[in-house]
Amino acid sequence: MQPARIGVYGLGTMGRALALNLAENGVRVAIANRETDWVADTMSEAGPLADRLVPAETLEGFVAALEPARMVLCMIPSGAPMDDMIARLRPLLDRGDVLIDGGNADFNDTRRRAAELAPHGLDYVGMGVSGGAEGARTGPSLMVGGSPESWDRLRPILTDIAARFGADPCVAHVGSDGAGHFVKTVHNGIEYADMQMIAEIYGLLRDGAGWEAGRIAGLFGDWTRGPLASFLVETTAQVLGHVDAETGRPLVDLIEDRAGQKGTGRWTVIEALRLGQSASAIEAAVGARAWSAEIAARHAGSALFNAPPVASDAPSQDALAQALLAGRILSHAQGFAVLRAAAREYGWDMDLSRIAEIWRAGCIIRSALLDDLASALAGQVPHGVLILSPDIAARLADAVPGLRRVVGWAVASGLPVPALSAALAWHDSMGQARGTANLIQAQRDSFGAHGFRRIDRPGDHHGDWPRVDNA
Ligand SMILES: NC(=O)c1ccc[n+]([C@@H]2O[C@H](COP(=O)([O-])OP(=O)(O)OC[C@H]3O[C@@H](n4cnc5c(N)ncnc54)[C@H](OP(=O)(O)O)[C@@H]3O)[C@@H](O)[C@H]2O)c1
Ligand SMILES: O=C(O)[C@H](O)[C@@H](O)[C@H](O)[C@H](O)COP(=O)(O)O
Repeated sequence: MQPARIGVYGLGTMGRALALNLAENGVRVAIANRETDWVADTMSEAGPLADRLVPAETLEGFVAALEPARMVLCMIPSGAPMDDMIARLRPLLDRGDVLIDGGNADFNDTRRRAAELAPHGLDYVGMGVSGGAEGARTGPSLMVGGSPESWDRLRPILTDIAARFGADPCVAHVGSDGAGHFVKTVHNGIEYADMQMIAEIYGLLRDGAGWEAGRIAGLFGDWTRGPLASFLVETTAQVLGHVDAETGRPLVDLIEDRAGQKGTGRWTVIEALRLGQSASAIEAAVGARAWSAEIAARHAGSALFNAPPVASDAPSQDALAQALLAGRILSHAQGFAVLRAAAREYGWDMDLSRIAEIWRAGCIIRSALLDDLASALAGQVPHGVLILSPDIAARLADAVPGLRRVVGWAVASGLPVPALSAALAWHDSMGQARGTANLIQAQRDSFGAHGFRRIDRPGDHHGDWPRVDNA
């Protein structure tokens, strides 16, 4: 039998879709799965594409079906399952083979695995894949890590299957070892923030303005054209407009308000803090999902905490749109700041503008904004802070008054907007030439003799602070 150019192991939602996408693009693909029934299922779902699939019942058969040097793509859960998979695959692979993990993995694991496999001559590639099942089948956004040599081998195939923004394929080598998974993690962090801010605007309309889901769907539908155009706004309009066939009520009204999370948003925040960054809008979104899980406590709180009456001067639809746009710009900028810091820390040759470009199509956070961010990142970014780029600063100057208006009204009305307000606080902090950290330094020096710098003379200093009497 003719050998396969690449093997896909793991025929769940993503693996199956990617295997079929590869086959559709003329690539011969070996397929295998832990539960072997799924191999036959995939063959029958493939229809005419089945001619390009090489089904395997065993791992040995799967590896033997591949042309050397082999390329194996695993689409399985991250963590221990991937470590087990590597342990089983390693003895079957030869020097020069490339093993790709397309799952949402912790980049620290990817770096460790790449280092462990390198002495065996195996190239380990962490690849971020975004776009869900449909993206994987018709064109995902692909964020590829690993060595430049493995990228040379993977590039033609990945270019064929990736989403396209115009003629530009949404795939790039974003840096060595764990860079691909790091970029995917930050993509997901931004995804969390965007979803949370959308949910906050929904909450203001539902609880502040008393709008029904269908009416809110209409507004989000209007926003799918123009500066807020994006997959997530489109998805929001669709889900808000969906009616439950059994009850005739908007399905969204029947869904428990407890958000799931698999960890990528949390990883973004953890890595940001490790790098001395604060992705505060993303942190707020992760925190809001955690609070959403505390349903019993929130019920108790609702009986205890007296919410103020909703303030009368509700913001206009235009202000709400500006607020969402400003929040989106600020949370993306925080994500790019994390990427910039990580590239510096880990020595990755990371082209931030190219990353914005490959997020313009195929992935979950694709939006009209990303094209503008790509252009801004391609130019001079003052102090490495994206919101200081002239075009982005000008857009914020237009949109922030709306954000301020919306956050102010929400606060006065007792309606929570944790991500929008975190984004605004970051914006306002970055706009303060003289902040308040002088007082923090004074406090630190007074109780711990930590020292401070003065603005009127050089060197390290201590204050002659009065003692606090605790008696
Ligand atoms: N779903 C998305 O939108 C999406 C998007 C981007 C990335 N991802 C990532 O892609 C990966 C796969 O996700 P999915 O949505 O395709 O998941 P899925 O539909 O649940 O499929 C999981 C696959 O992994 C296999 N598997 C599970 N545990 C295994 C183990 N211990 N050893 C070997 N194989 C095992 C399953 O095989 P069995 O049939 O034998 O259980 C199945 O083929 C995950 O890392 C996920 O984070 C998902
Ligand atoms: O880029 C994507 O295709 C998505 O981000 C995808 O990776 C998935 O939908 C997330 O894993 C959801 O993450 P949570 O389950 O943590 O919300």
